[in-house]
Amino acid sequence: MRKEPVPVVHQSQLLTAPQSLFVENLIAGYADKVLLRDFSLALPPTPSFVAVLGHNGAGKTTLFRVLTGQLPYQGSVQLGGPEELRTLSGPRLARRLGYLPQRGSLDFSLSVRELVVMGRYRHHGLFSTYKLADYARADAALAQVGATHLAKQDFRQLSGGEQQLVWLAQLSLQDAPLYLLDEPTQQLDVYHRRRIFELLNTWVATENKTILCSTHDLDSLPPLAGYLLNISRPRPQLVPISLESVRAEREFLERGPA
Ligand SMILES: Nc1ncnc2c1ncn2[C@@H]1O[C@H](COP(=O)(O)OP(=O)(O)OP(=O)(O)O)[C@@H](O)[C@H]1O
Repeated sequence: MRKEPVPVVHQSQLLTAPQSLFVENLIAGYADKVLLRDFSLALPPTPSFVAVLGHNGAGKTTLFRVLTGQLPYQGSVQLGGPEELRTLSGPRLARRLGYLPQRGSLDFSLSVRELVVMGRYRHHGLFSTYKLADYARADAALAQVGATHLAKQDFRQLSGGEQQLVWLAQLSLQDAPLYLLDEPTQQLDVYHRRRIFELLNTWVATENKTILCSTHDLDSLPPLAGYLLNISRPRPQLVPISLESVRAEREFLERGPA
């Protein structure tokens, strides 16, 4: 059984680690509901995959909304550098972080290929003219997620699962060191779920990404390298992924919310 050491991270390592995330005593939530209380997390400065687990409503999306600068917070968050997250915005934040929200939609007609190439917007602006090299990357990204055959179709006419693959392809073009994905396999069949988790592991191993991925799909996790982070636990901690640790978190979640 593969075992990874639980990471020991020193805050000083953040100065040189674009994939790092350091959260200390975070308090966040909504007017009538504090969801994250005294939440702390230190990601290793090396590229890593982290599966974020928790009951419905535990606060996984809320955590991602904090980390993407959409929700105010108390405490300290440093992401890919020593500056406090609340001082970063716009392009400075986008350079450090790519985000795939749970549900993406599109209000206008656009081909899949055009939508994917927009992942390069940080380099060109959203509706600028993209270059051949950008389209080559879009085609490669579609091939990576197994969606080449969808390239010319109108995005809005795809199934939910097909749309999910396309958003993943677009995300991969953003070139950020840290990606947050909110239940990316939610609508996928068993084949595509496994394939996407393998792809995320590949992004970590070969493209030096750190990936935080919220999921309820515990069955897909054991073959992966990385960590579990169960935010339903009173003190969420990184636990190396293994058959045993996935089983333990499943048993904990099966007992229901506290
Ligand atoms: N804008 C908001 N105002 C008030 N409450 C909110 C708001 N957005 C979310 N909530 C509540 O916060 C709680 C946590 O929501 P969140 O989406 O973070 O949960 P989650 O862990 O991602 O759940 P799931 O597994 O169901 O996706 C939920 O009870 C939700 O109703």
